[in-house]
Amino acid sequence: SSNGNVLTQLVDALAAGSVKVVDLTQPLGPDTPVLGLPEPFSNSPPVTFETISHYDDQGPAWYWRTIRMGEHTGTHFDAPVHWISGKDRSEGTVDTIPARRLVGPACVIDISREAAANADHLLTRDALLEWESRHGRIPPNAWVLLRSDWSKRVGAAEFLNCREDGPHSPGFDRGATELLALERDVLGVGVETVGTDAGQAHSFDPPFWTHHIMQGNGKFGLASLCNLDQLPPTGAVLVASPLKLVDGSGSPLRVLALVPA
Ligand SMILES: O=C(O)C(=O)c1ccccc1S
Ligand SMILES: [Mn+2]
Repeated sequence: SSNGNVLTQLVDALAAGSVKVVDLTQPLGPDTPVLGLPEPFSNSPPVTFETISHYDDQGPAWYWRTIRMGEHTGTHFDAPVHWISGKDRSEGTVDTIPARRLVGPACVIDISREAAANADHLLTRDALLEWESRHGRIPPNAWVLLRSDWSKRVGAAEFLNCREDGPHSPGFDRGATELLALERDVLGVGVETVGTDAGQAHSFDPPFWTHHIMQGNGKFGLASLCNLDQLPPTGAVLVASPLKLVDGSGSPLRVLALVPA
């Protein structure tokens, strides 16, 4: 092309501000809400930091810390092996996923009005087909991001939204999950809530059907995203690259979206 290759055009567009970088990542620290599974199941610990040195006797000119958290904490990536249905998938751990799969286009489905009216709202197959009638068919290897505005909830209690029968937060119904995994061959699904399944998914059949079907078909998940309201329905490109944890089921990560201004 006239001005170099597509990458030099991207660099020029970033410099000119005609392509923006939108950060889809929540701050990661002791205040990060953590999923609470009921007894007898184990849970992730809260995020803790331990100072190794801070320009002091332990290290006069440097500051560094030890971090402790679960692989599925805050804005994080679900690899196929995270769920038993994906346990034998090749390239199923975060350290074996091909780098090519860590960059991909994003489709954004807005259920923020529905989720505001009903915390247990589930995106249906029909709602997905209606979205496609307006924005075109979801392409293979796309991230499908569910905008619920749940990231705007402040504090763990409001974010996890637990009642006596467990958490109440939106997600995908089974038909939508099957359409995305089996008929659209998506890269994965991303959500603003603590996990890719709806809060009441423990009572679904199969339980946690979005994890079961997505990871079982070698797809990925992104949880606790934010700023999805800054993305267009189509046209953004996501960079979502988990830590290369050996045998990892997932990892906290920085999720960036390249967005046409
Ligand atoms: O992937 C997760 O972090 C997650 O949401 C999850 C983890 C373990 C069990 C149930 C769920 S629902
Ligand atoms: Mn997870």
